[in-house]
Amino acid sequence: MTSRTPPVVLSIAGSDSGGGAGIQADLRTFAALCVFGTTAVTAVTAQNTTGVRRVDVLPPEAVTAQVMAVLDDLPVAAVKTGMLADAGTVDAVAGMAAAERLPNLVVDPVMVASSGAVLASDDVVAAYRRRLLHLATVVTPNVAEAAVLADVTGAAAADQTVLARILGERTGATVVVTGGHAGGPRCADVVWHAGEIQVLARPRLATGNTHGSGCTFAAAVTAGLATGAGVLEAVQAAGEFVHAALRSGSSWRLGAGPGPLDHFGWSRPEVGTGPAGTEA
Ligand SMILES: Nc1ncnc2c1ncn2[C@@H]1O[C@H](COP(=O)(O)OP(=O)(O)OP(=O)(O)O)[C@@H](O)[C@H]1O
Ligand SMILES: Cc1ncc(COP(=O)(O)O)c(N)n1
Repeated sequence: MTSRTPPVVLSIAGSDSGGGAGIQADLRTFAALCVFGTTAVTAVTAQNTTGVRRVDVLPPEAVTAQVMAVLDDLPVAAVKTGMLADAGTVDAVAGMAAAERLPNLVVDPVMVASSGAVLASDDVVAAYRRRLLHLATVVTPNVAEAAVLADVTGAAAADQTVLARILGERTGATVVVTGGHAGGPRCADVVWHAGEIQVLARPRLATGNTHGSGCTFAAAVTAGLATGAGVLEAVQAAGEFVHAALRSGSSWRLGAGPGPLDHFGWSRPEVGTGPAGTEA
């Protein structure tokens, strides 16, 4: 009998007690895409779909210890960062990346939750700019995060192409400025890759259940890189995955606020064999 060992990925991110975003969304995405997820928790949030009630940040040494425990034992093929809640944590991650311990690094610079809660302070932004972004393979800010990182205001702050170009030229990383929060009938993710801009546009889905869409997108890019996809191929496939999970979760009801995505297609009637639940 032959056995198949899955690629291993590592998420360095915060815990969302409500299960929709952060480490929990990452692990669900990894499982759905058949890669083995490991974790280093940076912060514990008391959070649900309506908001963030409390954040307890772990010391950078605790984050480093978790990462090293994983790296010393498991063949990690790609790494994702999510919520890095203080500058010391960004520095610690950047140090490991500079030492070439974090292959295929995807940086999702989480700064504000979709509920509006601020998840990163000014010194974290400065640390991302100075220490981390140029060490990433892919950076996946939404429009607001990209404007903060690029330090632009006015019309440019809403222009995904301008933002992607600024960040791409400054960092050399592939930059995907995601467009979930922009208006219009199409939802465009703008990609800067090796000096070229590409626009990946899909129909905008009418769904309130978007909690964790950014985490899911970045985790799916990470899974793609771990399975050997090229950067643009991984970005394209991640866009398709998050679109399907958003579409599938558009009608289920989990929580009073923006609900999570349906990573496994559980809510689609044609899946048939999904877990028991209540009719929406
Ligand atoms: N209503 C929607 N319809 C189609 N695609 C969407 C929609 N909302 C988000 N997306 C897609 O989800 C992915 C994440 O984008 P988004 O800009 O929402 O990230 P984010 O703001 O970091 O996420 P979050 O809201 O979880 O913080 C992108 O690929 C984006 O195109
Ligand atoms: C621990 C943690 N990490 C990331 C997010 C961002 O995700 P979203 O904007 O979808 O809430 C979050 N809310 N919580």
